[in-house]
Amino acid sequence: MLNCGADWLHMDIMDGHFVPNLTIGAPVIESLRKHTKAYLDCHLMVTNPLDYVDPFGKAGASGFTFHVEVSKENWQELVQRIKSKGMRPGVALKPGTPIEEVYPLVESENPVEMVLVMTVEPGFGGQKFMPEMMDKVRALRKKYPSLDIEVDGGLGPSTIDMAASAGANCIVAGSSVFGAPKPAHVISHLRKSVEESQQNI
Ligand SMILES: O=C(CO)[C@H](O)[C@H](O)COP(=O)(O)O
Repeated sequence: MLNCGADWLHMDIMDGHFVPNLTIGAPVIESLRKHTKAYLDCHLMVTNPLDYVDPFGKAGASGFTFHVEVSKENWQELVQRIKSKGMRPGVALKPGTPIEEVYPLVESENPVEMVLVMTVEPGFGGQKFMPEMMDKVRALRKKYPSLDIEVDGGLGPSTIDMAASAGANCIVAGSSVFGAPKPAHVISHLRKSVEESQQNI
């Protein structure tokens, strides 16, 4: 996908507990890192993200995004540990979680550097985009003009304009890209929509 124009590789880490699905862990990141210098954007859909910080740092992850729902007690320690391992901290929230829950993490003296707004229930690819999540993106963009705002779930040519015009600037796309006969065309469409919207915001 990097050859098709993608900027990052998004890695979905699922523990079979926080979400009802199990995917990859640090060993896969470590193997991948041997073959690429690409930004590995790791989304930790796990119940105990703190346990994963050291292994992911050692494996060569670039970004480490944890879920706010499981980090209410220890997000400050998490952010500090993620940064100390040379990774970029992000926070994600599920569709049912109010956007206000991430504000303290963005406004902290030691802040997260990206907010990932889930636009499907985490756990599986190929689900339908939830347009009602765009209120969260709009609220974030209004409050934090230069924050990286990522959206994940059901993004593709038919939904990108909603996300881009709301203010999302990091787009995760699975099915729409991997299932396309010409992935490069889809990536270019997504990028163009974000770039055009940024000029209008
Ligand atoms: O995190 C995810 C699910 O938890 C996936 O990254 C996301 O759903 C992207 O897949 P698709 O573009 O097919 O919706």
